[in-house]
Amino acid sequence: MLYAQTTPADKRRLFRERLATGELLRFPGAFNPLSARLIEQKGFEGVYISGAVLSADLGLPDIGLTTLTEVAGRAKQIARMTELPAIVDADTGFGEPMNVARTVQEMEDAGLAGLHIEDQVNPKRCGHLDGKQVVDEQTALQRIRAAVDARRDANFLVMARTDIAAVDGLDAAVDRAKALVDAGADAIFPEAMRSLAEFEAVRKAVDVPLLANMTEFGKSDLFSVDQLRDVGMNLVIWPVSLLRLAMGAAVRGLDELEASGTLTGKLDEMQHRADLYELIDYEGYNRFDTGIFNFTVAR
Ligand SMILES: C[C@](O)(C(=O)O)[C@H](CC(=O)O)C(=O)O
Ligand SMILES: [Mg+2]
Repeated sequence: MLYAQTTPADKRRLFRERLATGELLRFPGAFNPLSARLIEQKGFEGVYISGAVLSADLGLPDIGLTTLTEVAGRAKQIARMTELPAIVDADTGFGEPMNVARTVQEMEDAGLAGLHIEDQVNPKRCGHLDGKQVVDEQTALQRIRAAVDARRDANFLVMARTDIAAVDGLDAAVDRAKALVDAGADAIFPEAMRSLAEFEAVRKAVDVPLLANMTEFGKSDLFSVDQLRDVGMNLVIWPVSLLRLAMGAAVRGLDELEASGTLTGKLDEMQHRADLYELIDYEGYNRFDTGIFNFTVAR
């Protein structure tokens, strides 16, 4: 009933313990609090909260228009619905290093297990689009130092994302990854890697956990969990995939409704009312008040 039983501090501790094993942890992106529950129910290890999804959800492009308050608020709503650790995309940190520091504390308070801060120039853009710009190394490191110094829970994961590969090449990405680790980053997100060999090159350069971004229609081929495990990745995200799947289904459903005037033919593709109620633990509320779940749902 209501929110997760695991406290944010415990989620962070358990997440750190799991990461320390070196295994590959799978974090599909939740597009709302309910889908975070689904990710947990299906047996994944964590939940990713995507900036691209949060902005798209508001009907906005992913160019740094969302505010810290909006992102932290939505991330909190998502994180509290699952026992799993949730990592949030904090874009460029919402400002200067002092703002990055505040972002970290807000995300801790919102119950997140960690965040990533990227080295793009603001206004940022999707890491898989052309025309990105990155900040100089000094600025990138300042952001990470500010983030690390600001956290109050040592288990809160500060991940540094670097977008430099698409701008200055793989060697620059390897150099920057090393510098970001020296500045205190707990993990590295090398963005827009084009091949497994590129992931491997970053793997050889640093010892901290590495994240692979399997976003569709981008610059990376869509590698499988097994392939990413083989090259030593520790986290994998499918940041926008559930939103893309849901929106794809919505498009097809609306087309059918518009054409035929009924959705009878789409019932098999819908989440059944009974499954929805199970996911939100409708019955659990009955333990509080026996009048709440006193009906049956026909399958
Ligand atoms: C991971 C990412 O930062 C996100 O916001 O989810 C995006 C995903 C996308 O736009 O496909 C990214 O920049 O890769
Ligand atoms: Mg993003």
